[in-house]
Amino acid sequence: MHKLYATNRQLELQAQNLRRQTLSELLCGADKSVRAERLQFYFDSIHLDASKQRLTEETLELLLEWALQCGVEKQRDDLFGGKALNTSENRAALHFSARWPINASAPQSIFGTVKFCAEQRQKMAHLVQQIHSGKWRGVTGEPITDIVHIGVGGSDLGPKLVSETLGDAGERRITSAHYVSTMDGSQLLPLMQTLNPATTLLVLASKSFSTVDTQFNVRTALAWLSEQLSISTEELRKHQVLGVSARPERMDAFGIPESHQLQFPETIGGRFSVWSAIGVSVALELGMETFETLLSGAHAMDQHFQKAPSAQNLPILLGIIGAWNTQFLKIPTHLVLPYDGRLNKLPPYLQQLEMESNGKTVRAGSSQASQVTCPIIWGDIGPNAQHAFYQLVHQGSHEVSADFIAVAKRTTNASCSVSEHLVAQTKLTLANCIAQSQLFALGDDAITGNLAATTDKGYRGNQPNTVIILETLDAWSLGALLALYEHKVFVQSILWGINPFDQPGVELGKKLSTSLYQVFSGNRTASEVFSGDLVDDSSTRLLVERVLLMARN
Ligand SMILES: O=P(O)(O)OC[C@H]1O[C@H](O)[C@H](O)[C@@H](O)[C@@H]1O
Repeated sequence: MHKLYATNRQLELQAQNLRRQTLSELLCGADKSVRAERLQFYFDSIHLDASKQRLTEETLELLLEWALQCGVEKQRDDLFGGKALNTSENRAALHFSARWPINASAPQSIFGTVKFCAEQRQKMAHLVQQIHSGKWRGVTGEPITDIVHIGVGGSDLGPKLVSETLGDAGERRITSAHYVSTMDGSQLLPLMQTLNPATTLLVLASKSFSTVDTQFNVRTALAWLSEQLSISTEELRKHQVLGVSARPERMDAFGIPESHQLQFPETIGGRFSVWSAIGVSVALELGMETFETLLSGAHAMDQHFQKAPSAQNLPILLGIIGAWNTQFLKIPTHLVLPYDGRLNKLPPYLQQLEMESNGKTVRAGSSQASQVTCPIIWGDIGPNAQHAFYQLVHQGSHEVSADFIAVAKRTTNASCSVSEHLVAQTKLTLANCIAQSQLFALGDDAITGNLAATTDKGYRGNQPNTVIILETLDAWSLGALLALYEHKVFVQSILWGINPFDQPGVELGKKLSTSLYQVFSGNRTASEVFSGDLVDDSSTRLLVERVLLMARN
C-alpha cells in the first residue's frame, strides 16, 4: 500500500512537470527520434503509436509499475481463470469463453462455460445453415431473405457494428440484416413498409428477455406479420422468430420452440456479448465463417493480453495511457475518431463499453473512489468530424485526448477503375488522419515556412493522441480491435478499483418511466403516481400534464 501511494505521488509530480511542457517540446526535442521509436507498439498487423501522448519513457515506466501494484497482472489471470470478479452479482466475467477455439483445451475452472458456448455456437451454425439453405422457411413456406434483429444496448450495438463494418468491407451479404433498437418504433416503421412479411425472420435478442424497449418492438413486429399474413402471433412465434437470451425459461414462456432458441451464459455481460449467440445476425448476414474469423481475431488478442510482457501489452498500454490522461493530466473527455467510414458505429459501441463499465465512483467493496474515473467518450468518423467539431478541438477552451483509428490498405471487390479511385480515397484519408494527429499535438507549431505564411494561427495543440493503424479492415482485425478495447476497459477498472461488469446506474430510470407510462396509457392518474411512486416535484408534474394535454389535442 505504501509503495502504491509513493508511485501515485511520483505520477502526480510527473503530471505537474509535464503540464508545464508542451507536446511540441516533447516531440521536437533533442532525443525526438529515440522517443518516438520507443513509443511504438505492435501486435500482429495492428500498430499502436503512443508517441503523441504527453508522457515520457519515465512516465510510462511509472505507469507500468502502478499497474503492477494495482494488481493488473494478477486480476487478468483471475479473469481468465474464471474467478468471480463481478462481485456485486457474485459471478465471473467469461465473455472470452465465447471466442474460445472449438476443440482447444480450456482450464478446468472455465471448462463448463467454454463447452456450453461451443455447443451453442454449433447450434448457431446449424440454424444459420438451415436458413441459408432454405430448410427453415417462413410460415407460408417461402425462404427467408431478411432478418430484423430486435435488441438494445449490448444486444444491438455489437452485432450492428460488426454487420455494418464487415458488410461494407466487402464480405458477401447472404441475408439482409436490419437492426431495430429504438423504443418508439421509428426504425421499425420503414421496414414494415418495405420488407416482405413472408420472408422476414425476427431475431429477438435480449440477455434478460425482459427489456421493455425490445418487448414493445417485438410486439409491434409480430402484429405486422400477423396482420399481413393472416396468421396468429402464437403461430408466428413458433415459425418466424429466433430467440437469443440467457433466460431460456422466458423464451419458452414467450412461445419460441427450443429448437429456435440460442442461449449464452449469465456470466457474459450484455456489452461483451457480441461474441456469443447474440452475434447470430452477423452470421446470418455474412456467414458463419466470417463470424468465426471475428472470434479468432478476438481470441488472438486474449492471448496477447495474457502472455505479452506488460511493457509491450497493447491492452495494458492503452489502459494506463487513458488513465494517465484522465486521472493525472485531468483531461475529462476522450475522442474516438475512426478514419474509415466502415467503422461508423465504433464510437457508440465504445461509449457503452467504456462508460457503462467504468462510469462509476463506487469502488468494488462500496467505498467511494477518491479520484476521477472513466472519461466521457465521444466521437465520430474523423473525416466528417473535421467538418463539425474539430474547430472546438483546435481552438476551443477544452482539453481532450483522442484515439485515431485508421486502415492502411483497402481491399475491395470493386471493378478495376473504381478500385483505383477507392485506393486514392484511402490515401487521402490516411493523409488527413496523420495531419490531424500532428495538428492535435503541435497546434501552431505544426507549420513552418511557406505554410506558416498562409495559414491562420491560434491552434491550441497539446491534445494528446494515440494512433492505431490496422493493416487491413477485416473480420480478424475487427475482432482483435474490439477485444483490445474490452481489455483496456478491464485494465482501467482495476486501476480505479471499479467492478466493470455491472450497471446499477441504469435501473432507476426504468422504474420511473414504468410508472409514468401508466399515466400516459391512462391506467393511473398523474396524482396517483405523484403521491405514490414518484416525488411530486413541480417541474416534472407540470411536464407530464403538458404532454397529456398536447397529446390529446
Ligand atoms: O439484452 P438485454 O437484457 O435486453 O439488455 C439490453 C441492455 O439494457 C440494459 O438496460 C443495460 O443498460 C445494457 O447493459 C443492456 O445491454
